[in-house]
Amino acid sequence: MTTLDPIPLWIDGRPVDARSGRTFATENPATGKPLAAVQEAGPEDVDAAVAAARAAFPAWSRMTGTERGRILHRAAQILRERNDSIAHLEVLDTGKPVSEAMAVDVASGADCLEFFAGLAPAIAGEHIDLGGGGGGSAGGGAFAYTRREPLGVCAGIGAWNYPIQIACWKAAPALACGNTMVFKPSEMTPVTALELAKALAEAGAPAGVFNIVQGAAETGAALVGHPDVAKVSLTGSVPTGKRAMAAAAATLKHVTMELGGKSPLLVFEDADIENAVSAALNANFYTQGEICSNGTRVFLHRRIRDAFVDAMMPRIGRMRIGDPMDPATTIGSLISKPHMEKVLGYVESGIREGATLLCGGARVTDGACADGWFVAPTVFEAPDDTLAIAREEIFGPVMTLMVFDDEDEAVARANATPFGLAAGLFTRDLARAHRVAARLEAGTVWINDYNLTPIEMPFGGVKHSGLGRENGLAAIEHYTQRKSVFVQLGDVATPFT
Ligand SMILES: NC(=O)C1=CN([C@@H]2O[C@H](COP(=O)(O)OP(=O)(O)OC[C@H]3O[C@@H](n4cnc5c(N)ncnc54)[C@H](O)[C@@H]3O)[C@@H](O)[C@H]2O)C=CC1
Repeated sequence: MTTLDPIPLWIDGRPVDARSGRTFATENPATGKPLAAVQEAGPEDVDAAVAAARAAFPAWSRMTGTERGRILHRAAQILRERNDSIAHLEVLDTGKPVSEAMAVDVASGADCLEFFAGLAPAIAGEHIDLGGGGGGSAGGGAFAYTRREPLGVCAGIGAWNYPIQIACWKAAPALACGNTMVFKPSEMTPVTALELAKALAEAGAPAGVFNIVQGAAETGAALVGHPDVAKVSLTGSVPTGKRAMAAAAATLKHVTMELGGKSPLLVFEDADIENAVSAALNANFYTQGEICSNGTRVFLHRRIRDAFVDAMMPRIGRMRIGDPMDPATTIGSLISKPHMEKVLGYVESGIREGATLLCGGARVTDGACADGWFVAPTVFEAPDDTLAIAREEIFGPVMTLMVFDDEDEAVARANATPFGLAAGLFTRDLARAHRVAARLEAGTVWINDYNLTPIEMPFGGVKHSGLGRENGLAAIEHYTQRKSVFVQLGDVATPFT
């Protein structure tokens, strides 16, 4: 049994114990055993972290973008050098397969730091000519310019599925823009944010620029309600996002909300079936289905339904569910027992409401899975879109197939949801691909692929899946505010002679 050293808070450039005197335990979901004791931040700890971030803000925000970028770049390098050890910690904390964590989680975080490190020196305002001038010294004229200024202390609040990636996706743009941050990881996965804090400190980030408080909803709420926090960026479920946004309104904070989804994947009759199957598998079983943008509603054109299912089932049969630390494992453990029970509850409801179970549908307890929260990759075929498994976010390895007959019907059914995080479509018809992409109500649409989130591309939801965007140039909009400076070169015009 692996246990880790106690997890401290990180405030003002160093690890500290919580003033609250409280700790909580985090578990290794693959074994059901305790992994580490974690210091739990109370209101006084949140105050201390926000105060440290506030004290660090003036000097950090006055640095040039080039100077800030250099530090972020070094932090990215440090994360890459420690890829394997951080990936192992991530596997212990999340239960995801080590092959994924080694290839994606840390690298995506480092990519993000590099992207915003490069962008930092280019964050600039604009010059606006307001005419006039040219008439000698009395002719005057005016112009304006805008300054892109940081917001101040930003709060980052993370979900448990991609802990280090989420920490980086929030810290990198915030810090590049000259803000400072207090980050709260999910209470389910408190381990790896500390690795980002250490990397930033070693890279030269001054004390207080990036701080970590640990804890659950209460700690998150203390951050969201804090009068000295200017912005909240939260990744989590829709109900939590709504609560946090309502609380942030009391002090009129900026918000970015990256919330849940029930995204559609449309496979048209002219699709490349093998690639469509690959995408559907990625869109439902990567990270054992615990991905916000997953394409869990797979709409198949009636003519290719059989070919799709025939191509997919053997590939599901070859998936390896087991010890997440085994490089051959492709399906790891769900995050917790209650979450596994929730996923299995949806499986029961699917059967009860009349869906056909094509595979999976049960907990796995063989061999290395005995003490963890493993669920077999599950595929349902649903007779219509009214079933709970076709409407609600399950956040586990459960795919629901549905059949459609024409494009208008497919688009209407795809859009018939309060969520709008993502969507995908497979077709060889170029005109249809772009027509349908334009009609889908989603923050991201993948054509002939699924779930790729390169840092260069803005990511975020529409409708109840959130607001604001992470990544890409778009993120700069959400971590800066414009100041307009008007400059008069001539006399002041006034009726008050
Ligand atoms: N759109 C996106 O980018 C992503 C969205 N998600 C969504 O996250 C959810 C799964 O993650 P969970 O950690 O279970 O979500 P959650 O909503 O339970 O918690 C998210 C975070 O918010 C904190 N929190 C809870 N109540 C709070 C409050 N009142 N004020 C402030 N903070 C509070 C939690 O401690 C946690 O750190 C899914 O719905 C998933 O779709 C997950 C990953 C990416």
